[in-house]
Order: sequence, then structure tokens, then C-alpha cells
Amino acid sequence: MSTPSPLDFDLVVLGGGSGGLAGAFRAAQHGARVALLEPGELGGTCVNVGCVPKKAMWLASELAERIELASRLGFDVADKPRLDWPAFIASRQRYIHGIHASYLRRLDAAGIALLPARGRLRDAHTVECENGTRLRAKHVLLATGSSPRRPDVPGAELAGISDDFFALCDAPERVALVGGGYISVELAGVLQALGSRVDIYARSPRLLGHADAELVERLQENYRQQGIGLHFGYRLAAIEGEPGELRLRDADGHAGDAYAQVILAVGRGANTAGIGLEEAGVELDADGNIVVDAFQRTSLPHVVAVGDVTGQVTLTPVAIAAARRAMDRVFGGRADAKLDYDDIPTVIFAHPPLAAVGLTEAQARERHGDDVHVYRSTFRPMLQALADRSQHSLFKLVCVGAERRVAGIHLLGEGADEILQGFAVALKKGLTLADLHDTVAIHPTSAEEVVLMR
Ligand SMILES: Cc1cc2nc3c(=O)[nH]c(=O)nc-3n(C[C@H](O)[C@H](O)[C@H](O)COP(=O)(O)OP(=O)(O)OC[C@H]3O[C@@H](n4cnc5c(N)ncnc54)[C@H](O)[C@@H]3O)c2cc1C
Ligand SMILES: NC(=O)c1ccc[n+]([C@@H]2O[C@H](COP(=O)([O-])OP(=O)(O)OC[C@H]3O[C@@H](n4cnc5c(N)ncnc54)[C@H](O)[C@@H]3O)[C@@H](O)[C@H]2O)c1
Repeated sequence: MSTPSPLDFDLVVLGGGSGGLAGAFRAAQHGARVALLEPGELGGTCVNVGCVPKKAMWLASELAERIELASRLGFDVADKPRLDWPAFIASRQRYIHGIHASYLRRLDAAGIALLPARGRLRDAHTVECENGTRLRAKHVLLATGSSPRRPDVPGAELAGISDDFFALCDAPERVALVGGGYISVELAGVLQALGSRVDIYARSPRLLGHADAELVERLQENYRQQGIGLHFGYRLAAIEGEPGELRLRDADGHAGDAYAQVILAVGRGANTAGIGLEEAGVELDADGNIVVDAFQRTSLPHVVAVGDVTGQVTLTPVAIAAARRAMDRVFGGRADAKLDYDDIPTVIFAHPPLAAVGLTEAQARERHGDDVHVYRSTFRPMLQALADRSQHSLFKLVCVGAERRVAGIHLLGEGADEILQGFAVALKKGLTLADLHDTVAIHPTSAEEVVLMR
């Protein structure tokens, strides 16, 4: 038997983002010899140009709103407070550098070989680095993530993408966001609260097509009240002008206002091109996502894929959970380990946040017909009421069957982002309306509305 060379591994991972790192750490815990290839910053999209800097900006914008509330409530806030962006961004980036450093320490401690290189799949057991070095592995984990799409219209290259938002050093005076999904809604709320005048141009008839229509209706009202312009059914034909003064032209030839910044948020595409996947025998779907089965197995034996590159629910905790389970199966002797993709909770960090788990009312009616029972609570959180602000919260339960099993929980309002997690556990375990009613409320909170709905 030949002795293994230093280039032989039990696992080679392509991508040091949420899924790749989680998979590498879990495999190493099971005793696997692991190499991880990452040409960019550790942490991938989430840490560098996604969840983390986004949440930091969202927190800043929440503070801006709170300062305004405070002044309404009698605090002496001399002038209209302005955010010192460079100072805030320095704090944000310091926080992110701390995450990089922590990953490096953990990789080192786990004995994982980190190679700062782009990888290419040669066959089921061979990965080639950019410099031509070939690594041999028993198993390969593909976690190369996704990148923002640009619409195929003239001038699209003049506009920014979400990555560019994180390079801003001030709030641009006027901003257009193209797209009506997660990113558009989140960035619009942040920028408007930090001093920009924002317009959203969505192709769809409403924002957030996957979310519960009633909550989205309420969020849209909030956004209009905050001064965000909402343009639905918009068909973008071109982007024109000079940097700093850009205009959108629609399919009827109408050119609108000038914007200092246009940000495209029309979805993301899997990073599967040019890395040898199809040549090696990894099947892709029509959108370029890696096709995987319930165990994250690709069409090529010994090659698994997780996260955005599979086009499955594209959220960080999903990539992490799928990677850990796949590695438990491959290296941990848990043959049945796989992620259940049902009832994954999610939060859209809008203003206020929208948190959801399970079926929307429309999905429940499609699945269960008339046997759907909806409970809702509309209320003003105490701080909003004290400041005589009109922002209301809307909480909604979607129940099915005679036993009123809770099939969906939808929360729009202050604190919704922090309230949902615990209720998501309960929903996953088969929560019923009676269980909620059996639970004593915590008063006075917004969360208590969930157990008081009748
Ligand atoms: C603006 C924004 C906000 C978001 N906010 C949230 C949020 O609040 N909550 C949430 O759950 N999700 C959020 N997401 C989604 C989340 O960031 C992604 O779902 C998550 O990062 C996916 O993890 P991943 O490991 O699949 O890919 P990524 O994190 O993108 O990592 C992929 C890595 O692979 C590397 N790579 C690419 N090609 C190769 C190659 N050939 N060889 C080696 N390495 C390669 C890349 O450099 C990258 O580092 C947000 C996304 C965006 C864009
Ligand atoms: N809080 C979070 O968890 C969070 C935040 C941001 C992003 N994400 C993840 O990242 C993913 C990508 O976000 P996203 O907002 O780019 O995608 P998205 O899929 O949420 O929304 C894309 C939007 O663009 C629209 N669109 C598509 N093509 C268009 C075109 N040519 N012209 C105009 N509009 C067009 C779609 O109708 C849709 O409204 C999300 O689906 C989500 O999974 C999560």
C-alpha cells in the first residue's frame, strides 16, 4: 500500500463561506483530514457582503429611528442626529475582521489546511488549484455560493449590486433599488432611515412574493409612510446617464428621475460556471444550480454540495445545517443524517422586521382548502404608542385542521426578529393553538400577542 502524500485528503472543500466552513469543521471533528480552498475572505457572502454587514447597517438605521422616537418622548436630542458613516463602518469592519481571525484560529486548531486558491473539479477525487497543484480526496464538498445577477439590459453595468452598498461611505441622496425581494426591501429600509430618499422598482405586483400577502401589504404601507417610493409592475429596459446621475428607462420608453445610486437586487445565481463541474459529471439544473438529492449528494459519487450553489433555501443557517448533516453522514457514521427543508424560519430585516415560519395563508389554503383558520392581532407596540407614532404590528397565525395545528407564524413588527426563533421550535414540534393558549403570557411585551390570539 502506498503512503498518503501531503496532497491526499479525506475531504477537499471548495468555498470558505457559511456552508464550506461548517462542513470542514464538522468533518475534522469526525477525524477527517481536510483541505479548504477559499480565494477570498473567510466567511464568504454572509460575513463579508451579506448578513453580518447588513445587520450592522440595519442596527444603525434602527438606532436612527430610536433616536427620533427618543426626541419625541422628551429626550434632548439637540440637532437631527447624523451618522458618521466612516466611524460606524470602521466599527463594522473591525467586527468582521474579528470573525476572520476567529475562523483562522479555529481552522488552525482543527488542523484544516487552508489554501487561498480557487478550485476546479477534475474528477470525483481530484481538485486542481489555480496554480495547477492537484489535491486528491476521498470526498469533495462543493460550497462555492452564489453571486448577484444583473438584468440583461443596456447600461446594467452602470448600476451597483448589493456588494457596492457595503462600500458606501455616506447615504447617497437619492437611491433606486431594482427588484422586490429580500435585498431590495432590506437595503431600502436602511438607506431611507439613514437619510437617503429611496425608490423601489419591482417587476412583481408587490414586494416579497414568498411572504404572507397581508403582512407585505402592511409593510408596504409602512414603507410609504417612511417616504419610500414603491413602483410595481415595473419593466426595466435600460439604465442611462453618468455615475452619480443615473436614470432608469422602462419598457414604454419612459425615463424617470435621476439617482445618485442605482442598486440591482434581482436575485442571485449559483457559482457553478468555469470550475469543471459538468466536465467532471456534476449535473446542473436549467438555472445553473447543482442538482442534489435529500442527502446533498450530487450526480457524481463522493461529491456533495450545500448552500447557495444548490439553489435550495438560500440562507446561511441552511447552508450550515445542510453541511453539518452531510459530514455527519459521510464521516460520522450517521447514514440517515439529512436536513429537513420544511418550516425553516426566516427574517427580513425590514423596518419593522418581518419574521416568518411555515405556510403563508395562501399556501395553507392551497394545501388544506377550507380547513384553514387564521388568527391575527394588530396592535401598537408600547414605545410607538407612547411616542404617538402610527406604526402598528401585525401578527398572524395560520392553523389547520380541527386540532388547530399551527402551520404558519407570521410576525411584522418591532422585535419580530428576536421573537420568532422559539416559536419556530414549537411549530416544528407540532404546536397547536391550544398549546399557545395553555402558555401564560409575558406582559407587557409584543411577544405575548402570539399566545393571546383568539
Ligand atoms: C446582502 C445579503 C444579505 C443577506 N442576509 C442574510 C441574512 O440576514 N440571513 C441569512 O440567513 N442569509 C442572508 N443572506 C444569504 C447568505 O449570505 C447566503 O445564503 C450564504 O452566505 C450562503 O452560504 P454559502 O456557503 O452557500 O456561500 P457563500 O457564503 O457565498 O460562500 C461561498 C464561498 O465560495 C468561494 N468560492 C467561489 N468559487 C470558488 C472556487 N471555485 N473555489 C474555492 N472557493 C470558491 C467564494 O469566494 C465564497 O467565499 C444574505 C445575502 C446577501 C447577498
Ligand atoms: N434576511 C435574509 O435572510 C436575507 C437577506 C438578503 C438576502 N437573502 C437571501 O439572498 C437571496 C437573494 O436576494 P435577492 O433579493 O437578490 O433575491 P430575491 O429572490 O429575494 O428577489 C429578487 C427580486 O428581483 C425580481 N426580479 C428578478 N428579475 C428581475 C428583473 N429582470 N427586473 C426586475 N426585477 C427582477 C424578482 O421578482 C424578485 O422580487 C434571497 O432570496 C435570500 O434567500 C436573505
